[in-house]
Amino acid sequence: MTTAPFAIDWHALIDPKLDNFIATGTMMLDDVFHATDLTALQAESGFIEYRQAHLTHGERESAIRGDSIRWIDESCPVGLAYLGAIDELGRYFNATLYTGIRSSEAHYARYPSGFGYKWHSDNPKGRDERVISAVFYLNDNWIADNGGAITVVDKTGETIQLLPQLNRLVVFDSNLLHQVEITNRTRFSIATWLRRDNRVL
Ligand SMILES: O=C(O)CCC(=O)C(=O)O
Ligand SMILES: [Fe+2]
Repeated sequence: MTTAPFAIDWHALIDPKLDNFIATGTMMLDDVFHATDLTALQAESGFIEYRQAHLTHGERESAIRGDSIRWIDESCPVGLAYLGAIDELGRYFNATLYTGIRSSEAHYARYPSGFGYKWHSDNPKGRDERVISAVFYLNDNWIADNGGAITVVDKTGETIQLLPQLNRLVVFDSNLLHQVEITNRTRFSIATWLRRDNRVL
């Protein structure tokens, strides 16, 4: 039997974790996509051209943010298929939590060794269009010594730290503070947002 690319049963994956997500604002999902989809995402993430990411005020400050990014658009067909699954995730949240999500956006990110992304929330001051952040990781065999964990302060004030392991989706309320610890190895991910507005990329 073959499965359609990026077909996900979000109910099966998330229903058991939903109460905890409501309480903490964070959730870790492992083994999300099939191996063929992962290989395709890894290939695309290694092939595309990246540009240095900037902070919201437009300046590059590598002491705060060291990643290079590539927004997913028509030139990234695998990324678009991934975004199709993310739109399904938005529908899931709308049906279960009345989140009012209307659009999604995502970029590939590559952090060189020696860089991270210091404490921030994904909604710049005074903005609230991003409802849920989700970061998907593309790195085989990541170990703690490689650094590069994501650290999130959850709604209860607890700090959680998760490694950027292949096929892991870390989901959190976009208003929560988080950072990427300095990585000791090139680190690939897809930063993803579910939004309440109809942003056109
Ligand atoms: O890559 C991660 O773990 C998080 C990235 C992030 O916080 C962002 O791009 O806003
Ligand atoms: Fe972030």
